[in-house]
Amino acid sequence: QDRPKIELNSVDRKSKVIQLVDFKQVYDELRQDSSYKFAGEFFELKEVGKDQTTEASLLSANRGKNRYTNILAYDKTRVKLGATDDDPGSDYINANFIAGNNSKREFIATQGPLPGTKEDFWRMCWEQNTPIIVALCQVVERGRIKCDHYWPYDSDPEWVGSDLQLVMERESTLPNWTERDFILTKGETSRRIKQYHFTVWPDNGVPSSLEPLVKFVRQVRFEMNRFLDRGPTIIHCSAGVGRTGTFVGFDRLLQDYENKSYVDIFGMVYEMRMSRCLMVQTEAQYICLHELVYDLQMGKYNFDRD
Ligand SMILES: CCc1ccc(NS(=O)(=O)O)cc1
Repeated sequence: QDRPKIELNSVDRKSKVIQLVDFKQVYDELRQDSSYKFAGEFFELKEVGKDQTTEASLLSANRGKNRYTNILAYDKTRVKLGATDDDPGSDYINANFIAGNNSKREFIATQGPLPGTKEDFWRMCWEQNTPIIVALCQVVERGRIKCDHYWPYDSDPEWVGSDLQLVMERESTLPNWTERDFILTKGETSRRIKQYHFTVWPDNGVPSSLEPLVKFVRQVRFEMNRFLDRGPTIIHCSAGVGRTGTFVGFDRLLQDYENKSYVDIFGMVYEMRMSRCLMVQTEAQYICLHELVYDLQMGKYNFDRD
């Protein structure tokens, strides 16, 4: 009688495992009646993580460092910059560590840098030994500035802080994304950083076709797997939650599809939202994660062609 009583009928509120053999049926059920069940499931995620503190984000010294007043960084998972003694809030950047399939800090999700946080962004790149930056928004979208142009326009070296020099060595524009190679130098040490900039993803939405995004995510994963000895991959969009969370979801699901017999999309988004607010911001993005697995099940993508 002293053993813990197992709640046989307890419902695990944090996951909804779907066996891949059942996925088409489950997906069709969720989509019925104008995706009524998708809406209900997405609503269950609404408050997840929101009881956590964001005190650093709210410090008066840091308020100007947040692009959006309602997108703040949870204290528990925030990335801390090396503080400078005399500046309160000098360790702050609106960025959180996000788990991937391979480590608890595989990614850093952050907002699109502001003019006033561009140097903090590159300091974070250096301090975290980041090899890859994934940019998922354009500098201007529908006439609104969504992200600072935080990288050089040409190959002239730029100072991005008192002791960091940045050079763009290469820029290659493809139909759906641009690749840029940077060299970031501090003193006598230089590091290569590659930026993958996806340029066809509308804010608050999903790309018109998933195939370019699938190819993009696979290309980034291929490159990430070359730098397992380096630090987290930095991902940003404008707020660093909607498109950024969906990208992480794509990366994890493409691996899960190859390595597991099930997926747990609800549980994956739940876990992300415990680390950063609003990760996978819209219902359309949540449905898009399911559409990816459905398309994979239906054999829509022939990766051998890549
Ligand atoms: C209102 C704050 C906000 C702005 C933009 C986004 N979309 S994004 O996270 O995909 O950039 C999400 C939230």
